[in-house]
Amino acid sequence: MSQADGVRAPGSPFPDSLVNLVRGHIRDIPDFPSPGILFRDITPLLADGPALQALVDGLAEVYRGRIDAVAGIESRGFILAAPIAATLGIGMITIRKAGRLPGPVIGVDYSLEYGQARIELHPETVVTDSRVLVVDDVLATGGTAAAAASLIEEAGGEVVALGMLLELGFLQGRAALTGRQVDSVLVY
Ligand SMILES: O=P(O)(O)OC[C@H]1O[C@H](OP(=O)(O)OP(=O)(O)O)[C@H](O)[C@@H]1O
Ligand SMILES: Nc1ncnc2[nH]cnc12
Repeated sequence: MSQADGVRAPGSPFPDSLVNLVRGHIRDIPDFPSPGILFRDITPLLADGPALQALVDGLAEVYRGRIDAVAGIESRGFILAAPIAATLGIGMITIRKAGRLPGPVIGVDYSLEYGQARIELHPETVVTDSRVLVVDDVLATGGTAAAAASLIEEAGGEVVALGMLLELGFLQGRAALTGRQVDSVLVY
């Protein structure tokens, strides 16, 4: 195994079985969505039913009893956040890209590995002082996760951890998340 395959993230709370499961189902796509980007594709993991079930169950168990809600970031974060929340019998907070949520929202602008973005949420979906896990598929520069965490806090929630499937360590996303609990399954 090499770093190119992804390695267990230091301090990861996830079992080896989950680390190996994820590692075995990621597809690397060079030059997507633009030249020079090595895209880590999670669709093979999602398309494998037993793997998907083990993934959702494994992620949920790590946080059982420690969180009151799961926040998912559009769009790949939704794929994980909703089933984790449902498995734990708690709610999912929907964090969407700009202009997609109706009615009053709070939002924040940030930078991506390959562009600019803005995310928004309905502040009333965050219960005051509730313990929230923010979930996404990839931690790259950390801009998205930092923006999501700040939105949850602005709405009155407490961010317990940021749960990430993959971390692109060379982009140093953790630097944007200093002082926060970052749990990644695999780091590249
Ligand atoms: O750490 P960062 O540099 O902020 O990048 C990570 C974000 O980039 C990807 O989302 P993307 O905006 O590509 O949207 P998608 O989920 O709709 O594909 C990924 O799903 C994360 O949300
Ligand atoms: N290199 C990458 N692969 C997959 N998703 C990403 N999101 C941001 N950078 C990414």
